Amino acid sequence: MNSMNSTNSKARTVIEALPWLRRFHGKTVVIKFGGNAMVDEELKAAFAQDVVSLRYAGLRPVVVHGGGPQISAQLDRLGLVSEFKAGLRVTTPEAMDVVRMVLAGQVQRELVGLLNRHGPFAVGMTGEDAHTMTAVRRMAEVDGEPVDIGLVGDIVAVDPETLEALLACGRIPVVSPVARGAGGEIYNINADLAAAALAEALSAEKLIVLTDVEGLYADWPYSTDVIRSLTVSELAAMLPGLASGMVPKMEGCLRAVRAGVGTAHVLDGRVPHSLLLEVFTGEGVGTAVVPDPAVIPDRVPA
Ligand SMILES: Nc1ncnc2c1ncn2[C@@H]1O[C@H](COP(=O)(O)OP(=O)(O)O)[C@@H](O)[C@H]1O
Ligand SMILES: CC(=O)N[C@@H](CCC(=O)OP(=O)(O)O)C(=O)O
Repeated sequence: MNSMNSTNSKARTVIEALPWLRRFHGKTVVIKFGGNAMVDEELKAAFAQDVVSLRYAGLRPVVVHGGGPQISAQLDRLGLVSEFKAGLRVTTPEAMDVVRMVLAGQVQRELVGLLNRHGPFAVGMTGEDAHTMTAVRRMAEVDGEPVDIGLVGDIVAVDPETLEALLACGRIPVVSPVARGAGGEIYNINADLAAAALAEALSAEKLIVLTDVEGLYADWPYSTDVIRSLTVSELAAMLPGLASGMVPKMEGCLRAVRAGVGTAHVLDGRVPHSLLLEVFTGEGVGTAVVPDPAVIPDRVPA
């Protein structure tokens, strides 16, 4: 490509982003960064660049991070077993100490450090802080039966005041998925569900979930045909047939869009800059969960 063509193509990239920049300016986007997508150093650095780029472009990003693989590795080092039911970790009081230590003390700190290489933006917190997330104990549903999984919580209330204050002064909140019970007890929250609850409470424009697959596969594990877009009703019908980590992820997307979040997206966190592609192009990477037809907003902004 000669240099004139290359200049034109760079200019086109910026111009194509213009309607999206206009549409999303000032809007809140909650981004869940998954444990499995965050084990590669280059991908983590690219993610931090993308989030800070969103902030500079005038959006209000909020990051909720996972850390399942990191928690499992630490439990393993301590000789404790990791067991999951319906995609949720069985959490004993002993495991809860490790969960909190790894999430708030290790994973969150690292992410805050990566983001802050680009400016004084990221502030780490957990859902416990300033009573931001309040939870009650939840059961897992296995074969239609409730199963005890220990100190795992379901978020019943979100106080968005602290997050709003951080956003208002230009910060990027980085939230660990740990919540407080009404009596002060501490719960382990699946990060997808924590992100969905925050997206709802902040009336976010988008919930974006980065993971380690291309999106929602129609017939996993038999095929890897990605569903590009589905409505909340279509998703609700699919939910009982989903397995493992996709269960809380899609439950979160469903809850968020039903509660008024514009759209929810499951993206491949292994593709560098998939976050920027989703927000600033019409390419529709990954799987989009949209409201039922009567209330679908225009895909292309005016
Ligand atoms: N229908 C499906 N489509 C895609 N992935 C699925 C599906 N059902 C189950 N999975 C599994 O869910 C995993 C993603 O969940 P999880 O491992 O919890 O991700 P994360 O660590 O990003 O939260 C995929 O790697 C895949 O193994
Ligand atoms: C209750 C529950 O399962 N909590 C999760 C919290 C971290 C998480 O969700 O991490 P990923 O997004 O990387 O899976 C756990 O203990 O692994």
